[in-house]
Amino acid sequence: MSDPTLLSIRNVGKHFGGLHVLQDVSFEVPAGSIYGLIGPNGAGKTTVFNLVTGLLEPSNGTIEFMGNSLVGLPPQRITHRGIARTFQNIRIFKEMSLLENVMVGMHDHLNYSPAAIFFNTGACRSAEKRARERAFELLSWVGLEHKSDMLADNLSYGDQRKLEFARALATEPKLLLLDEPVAGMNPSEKTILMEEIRNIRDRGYGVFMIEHDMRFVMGLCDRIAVLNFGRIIAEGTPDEVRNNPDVIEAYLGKEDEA
Ligand SMILES: Nc1ncnc2c1ncn2[C@@H]1O[C@H](COP(=O)(O)OP(=O)(O)OP(=O)(O)O)[C@@H](O)[C@H]1O
Repeated sequence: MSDPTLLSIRNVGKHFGGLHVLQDVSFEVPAGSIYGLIGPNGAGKTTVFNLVTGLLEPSNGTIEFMGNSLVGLPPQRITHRGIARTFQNIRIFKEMSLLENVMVGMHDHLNYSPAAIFFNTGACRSAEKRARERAFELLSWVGLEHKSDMLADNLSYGDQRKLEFARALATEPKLLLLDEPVAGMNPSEKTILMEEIRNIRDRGYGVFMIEHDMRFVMGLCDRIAVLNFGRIIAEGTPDEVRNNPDVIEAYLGKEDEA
């Protein structure tokens, strides 16, 4: 039996004035899978992420998460529904420890009152303890638990990206959106991250990523959609996409020449 759909994008269009950035885009991200969105620069990938996370609204079409429409919801409500994202440009608090960075990602989910915080009640202390333990666990999922007390500013670029994943996971999402997760990583960091993302999927999360590194995408994703000039030109398993003549011409052909 195939997995149920987590995210469903149907006939989505987006235009900015007369510029049609996306046209008739449809695809589905199944639960428990790693899904890739690829395409040449300017194809519209980031716009898709911005539509899913509520930074933009589609001009037409539907976007549903677990059967409910996301269109018109502000980003914070979409996070609460269970979608978290990382950004192409890393956004972490460099003057905070790794543990604190992850705990900041949780704060919406810690529901103790300002009075409880002020009086430092037992309930507040045990919530804080649980949060620390969870933050430590999430850091261990990306291999950073041994650096939990280090300042984020002292991390390598690759580790800063991983810290962003842990912080995104701190919102307890069902779907994790990764924007170019291996940008700036060296080959061995990429290999390790591939395994860590597989483990995250195997823990029951859906993963939806934009990535330019073909070897990484083809080796990791269960399915891939290919955007070109705002339209989906192919969708399928890595093998199906790799052998699709339109993809070879529009994207991989250029990559090979390069
Ligand atoms: N707010 C906006 N107003 C006008 N045009 C926009 C806006 N946002 C994006 N675009 C245009 O939409 C097109 C798609 O951009 P987008 O960033 O989604 O592509 P991308 O596939 O993510 O590219 P890259 O791989 O380079 O990050 C581009 O031509 C871009 O200039």
